[in-house]
Amino acid sequence: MKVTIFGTGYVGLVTGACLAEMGNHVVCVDIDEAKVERLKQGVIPIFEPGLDAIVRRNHAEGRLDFTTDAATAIAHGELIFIAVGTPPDEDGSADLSYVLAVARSVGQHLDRYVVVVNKSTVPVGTADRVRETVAAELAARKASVEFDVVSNPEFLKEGAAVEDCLRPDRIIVGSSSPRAVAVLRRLYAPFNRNHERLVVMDERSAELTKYAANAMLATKISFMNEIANIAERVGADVELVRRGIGADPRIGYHFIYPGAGYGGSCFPKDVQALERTASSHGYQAQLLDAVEAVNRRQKGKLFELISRHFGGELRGKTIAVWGLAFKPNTDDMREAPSRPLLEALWQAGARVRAFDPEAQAETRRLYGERDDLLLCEDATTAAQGADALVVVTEWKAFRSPDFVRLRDTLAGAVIFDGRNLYDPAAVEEAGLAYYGIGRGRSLQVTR
Ligand SMILES: NC(=O)c1ccc[n+]([C@@H]2O[C@H](COP(=O)([O-])OP(=O)(O)OC[C@H]3O[C@@H](n4cnc5c(N)ncnc54)[C@H](O)[C@@H]3O)[C@@H](O)[C@H]2O)c1
Ligand SMILES: O=c1ccn([C@@H]2O[C@H](COP(=O)(O)OP(=O)(O)O[C@H]3O[C@H](CO)[C@@H](O)[C@H](O)[C@H]3O)[C@@H](O)[C@H]2O)c(=O)[nH]1
Repeated sequence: MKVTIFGTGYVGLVTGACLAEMGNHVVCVDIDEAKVERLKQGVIPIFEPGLDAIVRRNHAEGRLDFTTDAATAIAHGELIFIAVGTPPDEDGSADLSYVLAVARSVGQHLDRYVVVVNKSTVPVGTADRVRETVAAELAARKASVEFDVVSNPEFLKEGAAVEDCLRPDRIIVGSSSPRAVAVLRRLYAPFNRNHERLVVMDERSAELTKYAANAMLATKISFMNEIANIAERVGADVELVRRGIGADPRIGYHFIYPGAGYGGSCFPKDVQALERTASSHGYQAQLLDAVEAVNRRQKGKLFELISRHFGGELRGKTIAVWGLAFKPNTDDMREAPSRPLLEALWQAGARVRAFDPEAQAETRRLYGERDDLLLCEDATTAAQGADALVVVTEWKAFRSPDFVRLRDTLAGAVIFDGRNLYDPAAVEEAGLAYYGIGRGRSLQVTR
């Protein structure tokens, strides 16, 4: 089929490449000229496992093209996807200006039936606003063209985006138009061969499904961080508790890892946007408020542990930081827990030696050159001569260090394990003090 996609970010580019991989002819359009130029030359703007190969192959084989020309792109597709950003507004609600700009563009150029498919994460009622915006532009040029607007939220995770896109758990299709649903069914048939993955519903329910999924996952994480903070105080180990509750299939093992707080471009903004939607309808979403508050506090947790260990005096100390990206397998640092940590360390007068396998260029872009930040070529170099080591992101390469060697590499003998990767006994056997998240011992050591 012929597909047009507005936006070449995580969602647009991955969706475009995966749809091209299935034999569709895809044109991706973006307003960022430099990005489009680089994509045409096969330079992928983000680190996402497996993406390079499918973008390059499909581009070379003529099934995936890039442009900044909205009119040409709209002339191409039977389906027009909207996959542009919906960043938080000042008050936390979703900023729809990019989505509505695309809707206006569609209305200005449309000349035949198309299905406009919204993949961006948008508040309930946005499909109606997109429909009205396209219709208003058509009316302004006295054009009579039929079209449908479908809500088709995206659930991919960064770091596993291609895999998630090629093998979705479910495909939510929010539409009251049988004609549009039939078009989506045809497009998604190759992803839907062995199991029925399409869940068809009305537009509003589809829009809310996306927020509900993210809010549920964020709730699980904040819940576990809350339990971790209780475990720490009562001398229990949250890692044992996690395994103990995860074994119950009604709870499950997924998304119950305590840590340094959830980050990324989605959970923080989507929990907030859902709260705003609720309050604008006269409902105070108390649970969501708490999920956010617990997360905000958790993002200060590592600094709190470090500061307490050093008796509140960090001036002149050097802290090694392993992991800067908000999660492994990405170079994305949006809302990453590493950021409030770095900033608090600097504020307290500490210097940072950091290593991340992919996010160092992004760190440099965000913070520039500064005396109190040294980006190192590998994990061992980052640890060299530091007063403490903090693990913030659970990259595989950080999972099994040689603790004895690490003790000799570090100047100070202490590890702050923000992802509970290590066995505290193994760390302590090597002569290093260990602090984790909710591992009882954290408090015992500091007493
Ligand atoms: N990142 C994720 O993991 C993820 C997953 C699921 C859903 N989402 C949602 O999908 C949407 C897109 O997220 P993203 O992370 O891909 O965003 P992104 O910021 O990575 O990319 C958005 C792209 O849209 C482009 N753009 C803006 N206005 C445009 C216009 N008028 N025409 C063409 N291009 C335009 C920007 O230049 C940018 O390249 C958001 O609503 C987000 O919440 C994101
Ligand atoms: O048990 C867990 C699981 C995750 N996290 C943290 O939660 C954040 C988000 O992680 P993850 O969900 O894996 O990454 P995202 O790429 O942000 O994906 C989420 O946000 C996307 C955008 O809406 C959705 O499409 C995905 O389904 C949803 O998982 C990261 O900081 C993780 O470190 C934890 O602290 N504990």
